[in-house]
Amino acid sequence: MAGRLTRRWSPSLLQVLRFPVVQLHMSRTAMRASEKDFENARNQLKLLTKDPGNEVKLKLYALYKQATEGPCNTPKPSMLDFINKAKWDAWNALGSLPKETARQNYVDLVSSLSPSSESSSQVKPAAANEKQPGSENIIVTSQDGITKIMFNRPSKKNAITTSMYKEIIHALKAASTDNSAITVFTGNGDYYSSGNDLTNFTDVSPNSIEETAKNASILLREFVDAFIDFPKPLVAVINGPAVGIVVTLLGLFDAVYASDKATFHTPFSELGQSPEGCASYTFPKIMGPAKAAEMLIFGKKLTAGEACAQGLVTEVFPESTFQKEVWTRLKTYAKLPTNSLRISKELIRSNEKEKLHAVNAEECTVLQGRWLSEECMNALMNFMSRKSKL
Ligand SMILES: CCCCCCCCCCC/C=C/C(=O)SCCNC(=O)CCNC(=O)[C@H](O)C(C)(C)COP(=O)(O)OP(=O)(O)OC[C@H]1O[C@@H](n2cnc3c(N)ncnc32)[C@H](O)[C@@H]1OP(=O)(O)O
Repeated sequence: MAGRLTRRWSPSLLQVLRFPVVQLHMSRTAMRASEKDFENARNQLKLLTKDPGNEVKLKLYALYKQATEGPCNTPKPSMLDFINKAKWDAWNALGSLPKETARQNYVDLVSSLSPSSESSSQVKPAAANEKQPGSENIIVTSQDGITKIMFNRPSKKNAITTSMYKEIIHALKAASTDNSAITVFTGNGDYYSSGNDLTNFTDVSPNSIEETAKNASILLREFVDAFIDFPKPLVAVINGPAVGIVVTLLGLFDAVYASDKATFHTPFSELGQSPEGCASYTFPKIMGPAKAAEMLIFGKKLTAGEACAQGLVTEVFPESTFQKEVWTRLKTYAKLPTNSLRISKELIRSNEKEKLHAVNAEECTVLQGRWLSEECMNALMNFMSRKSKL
């Protein structure tokens, strides 16, 4: 690939090396619901002609309370006070979900209920004045209590483009309030994902290098935040090799099932970059500092068996039975009581959330500097001009 990239990019190679960041046009606020959106959603709700059912009504109640009052702060009603107990449980299950996320989820949920909207298992269309990102590179489906988010660029080893980052943020927000019990990431084709699409680093205007690095850092932070805050069990079905950011994120997943043909590789130093996805914190906790350093600093590639021995992977399956065994198991898990699943996840993860957000912010700031560094530029040049691959 390196040779091919060099040939294709050679006219702009110098520019790429001087400006190794992509232009981003999305502002951080674009993904956040405003007070006005929230108010509109409340009004839209009153116009609904069809009863959305108790489960959805409870979700709406909980999100509304979380968005307006923050985490549940009232005494638990008695067991016999069924209605108020159900409402309290729904609100309490949102744990420390930030107010603005609750507001966004409320708006998304109401929008999914309006007659003109798509089903909650689809990536929702963008607002009329917002360019809708192409959705074929991420396929979102919902079935058997499982929302599946699939990387779908097999011809490019499922490398993640800028628009895919945005689509995934959107898909996670929708999945957090849909009817599914668990959410699963997987890849189409022979790779899980080859990580950040290296062509994200091209087409940068010379005048906007610092601003684009800043915007990239903001997008990355928002992307990783969406994983930190995701309230339901998050599972990765690793169907093949995984590289870069899709590996680091695994520390934020609740279960990771891998085919025995999967590998795990974080070549950040080779690329003149540094870890993201909170791996600088989660990996040493998961596998100990020495093994984490070998992966994150020296770029050692792990087999699925090694990653399992280090605690990054939950279980490895033979490729021949991988899909059947994993999906059978996940369908069984998805039948467990939804609120209980959420609450248990909340108990396991909530103490860490504040720390994870701080780590994410720090990693993004450091990466922003890396993208502007001579080392990153040189590493990119070396990578693109050498014949060998990772
Ligand atoms: C500043 C940008 C802002 C964006 C928004 C925020 C971004 C945040 C970024 C956070 C930091 C992330 C870090 C990472 O993820 S680091 C990891 C990056 N990934 C790589 O370095 C992998 C590069 N790819 C390879 O080494 C090989 O392709 C690979 C070993 C994966 C497979 O080799 P193989 O021989 O089996 O296949 P090919 O090389 O022929 O690949 C087939 C085609 O796929 C294209 N391809 C594959 N991976 C990538 C990639 N990561 N980016 C772009 N394109 C990729 C490859 O070019 C081939 O395409 P063609 O058939 O058209 O030549």
